[in-house]
Amino acid sequence: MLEKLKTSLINSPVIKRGEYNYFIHPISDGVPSIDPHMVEEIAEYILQITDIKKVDTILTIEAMGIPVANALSLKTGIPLTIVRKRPYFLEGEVELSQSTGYSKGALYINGLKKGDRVIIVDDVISTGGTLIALVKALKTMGVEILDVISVIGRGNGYLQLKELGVEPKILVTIDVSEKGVEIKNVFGNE
Ligand SMILES: O=P(O)(O)OC[C@H]1O[C@H](OP(=O)(O)OP(=O)(O)O)[C@H](O)[C@@H]1O
Ligand code: HPA
Repeated sequence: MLEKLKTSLINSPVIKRGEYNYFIHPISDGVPSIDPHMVEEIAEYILQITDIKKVDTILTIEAMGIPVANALSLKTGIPLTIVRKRPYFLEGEVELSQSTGYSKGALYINGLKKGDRVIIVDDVISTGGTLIALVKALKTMGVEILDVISVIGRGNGYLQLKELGVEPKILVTIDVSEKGVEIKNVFGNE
């Protein structure tokens, strides 16, 4: 189960971004190159754990949610909506603030309206800053969130999402230290 993802995670280098131990992996960074078979493995797994038929659009966040979310879109024919890091000044655009363990910035939602049913797919949840801000904005917009899926999880950020009534599905949970990456859990194996 998710063998390519697990093996590559264990072999990920870790660097410092300020105080933050940052792992580098194809799915979360596009570095080194992304193995399409690994993306396929992840997309297949996600399709087993979510009810995709009810979804109007697959929602992801620039940049590194895109490879997996796009694979799901291609497999299902369901449109892809990308939350961008730059504004387009279109009517209905919603701005939110993103904060991660190593960066702060703005995100912009376009193309969604009240009543739309989405699943959110992202590459990593860590502090939860990104997904919490996104979930709050979508709730204010009246967008229905059917599932939140993160390929990789680290830290406790997901607990704050739970407080918002959202139970994220985290495919592989890891610990990251200066020594490297350790696998803690695989979704479905709890
Ligand atoms: O739980 P958090 O602490 O918020 O971290 C998770 C976020 O960090 C990364 O995004 P980043 O802004 O680095 O962008 P990228 O996808 O362009 O690399 C990742 O893609 C998540 O969106
Ligand atoms: O350590 C990380 N590596 C890659 N992407 C990330 N997004 C949040 N934390 C990380």
